[in-house]
Parts: sequence; structure tokens; C-alpha cells
Amino acid sequence: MLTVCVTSGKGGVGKTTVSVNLGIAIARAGRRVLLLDGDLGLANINVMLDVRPKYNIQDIVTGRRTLEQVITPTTYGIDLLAGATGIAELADLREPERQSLIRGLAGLRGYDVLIIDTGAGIGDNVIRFVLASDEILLVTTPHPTSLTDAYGTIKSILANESRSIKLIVNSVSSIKDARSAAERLVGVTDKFLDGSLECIGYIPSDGLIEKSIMQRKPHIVINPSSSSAQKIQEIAMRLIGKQAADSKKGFSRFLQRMFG
Ligand SMILES: Nc1ncnc2c1ncn2[C@@H]1O[C@H](COP(=O)(O)OP(=O)(O)OP(=O)(O)O)[C@@H](O)[C@H]1O
Repeated sequence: MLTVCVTSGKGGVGKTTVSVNLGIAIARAGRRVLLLDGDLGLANINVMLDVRPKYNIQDIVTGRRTLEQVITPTTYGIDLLAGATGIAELADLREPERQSLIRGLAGLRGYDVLIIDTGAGIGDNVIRFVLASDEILLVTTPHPTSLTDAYGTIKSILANESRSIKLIVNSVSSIKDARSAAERLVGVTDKFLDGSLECIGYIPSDGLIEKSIMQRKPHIVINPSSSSAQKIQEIAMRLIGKQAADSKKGFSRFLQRMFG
């Protein structure tokens, strides 16, 4: 299983939009996808996928529910694991709870890709989820404050481990806009930090994305021919391009890195 963490420096830059639509694009390419909602603003994913999860990951921690009971299927080929009060707390659990979470998650079978939508900004505990993942996707917009916060996030990640981070520039008004934002971030990362940043795509600013939320249907499902949906599709293909369809190893590696 490939574990992918979607994170951002600033809130509201499109992290959840990317996680949900990317997940659906990957599922449509024939992979089984589980989306872990680690964002505190839980309502977003629920609205985008039009589901109301009855239970969340906290129910696994307490042992009240099994993994099967907690996972909410959607009609879009991806399943959802709701993240309670945010995954930050999950990284901070005491030993017995930690063990019960590991036992619960270890039973996770049959998924090819796990996408984790983290909260914005990187606290000490969220960073463990980020570092435990095979792929780190950092979402930013070209807005200067978003770029500054994105750089702060890159810095925190790379201060812990020299990694390769993948950048998505969202809500761009032109390719030029996207390029200059990506070049700036890649440039400063190369120059000042130990690790690497690679831009794997951009997504145009598109009013249909907001409208799809009103319609409670994923953008990529109802507007597949829009250029923003196609860009998300391309990013999905780049992401899973070289990944073998099924590897159980990936997830145990994730749990090992996450919880020791
Ligand atoms: N490419 C885009 N074009 C236009 N609007 C967009 C685009 N991407 C996201 N949005 C809009 O921006 C808003 C924030 O998006 P989203 O909830 O995905 O961000 P987030 O980073 O997950 O936010 P939070 O930090 O609150 O979790 C939403 O209303 C969404 O519709």
C-alpha cells in the first residue's frame, strides 16, 4: 500500500479538495483507496462526499468498534476513515491506546493507496504522520502568504529528515502564475534546505469546484472535462505511475515509522 500525506502550510488552500478528488481519480484507475480524514474541519470531506460517518478512528482507539464498522464506503470508489478530533491527537496517545490503534489499523487489508488529509500547518505530532508516509504532497496557492507558509512547512519537514516532497500549486490563474510560484519554492528549497521539492502539477482556479461542494458531489465526478479536473487526473497518474498495484509491506512500514 502506498501511503500519501496531503498537507499544507496555510489553511483553506485546497488540501481537502485535492485529497478527495485525487483519491477518486486514483480509484478510477483501478486502485482501492482509503481516505483518512485527519483534518479538524471534518465537515468538509463529509460534504464533498455526501456521507455522514457514524464512527471515527477514536472508536478504534477505545476498542468500541472494529475497523470494518468505522470505515464508511462512498459511491465514488473510495472509502473514508473519519479522523475524530484530528490526527494530531492520535500521534500523542498513551501506550495502551496506541497499541489498540496499531492493532486496529494493522487489520487494514485490501487497499492499494491510503491518502491522509492532515490539518493545515505542521505541529510536532502531525509531522509524524507526514514523515511516516511514502509520499508527501504539499498544497499551496500562488498567494504570497500561502507560499511563505508552505516554505515554513517544507522547512519543518526537512529539518527532521531529508526527504523528497511533491508540490501542488492550486487555484492558479495561469500557467505562468503556477510556474513562478513553483520555481520560487523549489529554488529556495534547493538553495537553503537539505532535501528536495518537485512540482507534480498545478490546478487552475475554477468556480465549478466551489459549486460542486454546494451540490455535494465531487468535482471530478460531475465536471470531468473541466481543465481543473483533468489536471487533478494527471497528478493522480503521476503519483501512482510507478507504484506496484498491491504491496502489503508499505502499510506495515507506515505503522512502524509512525508508532515505532
Ligand atoms: N482550484 C480551485 N479553484 C477554486 N476554488 C477552489 C479550488 N480549490 C479549492 N477551492 C475552494 O477553496 C475552499 C477551501 O478548499 P479546501 O476545503 O479544499 O481547503 P483546505 O486546505 O482543505 O482547507 P482547511 O484548511 O480548512 O482544511 C473551498 O471552498 C474550495 O471549494
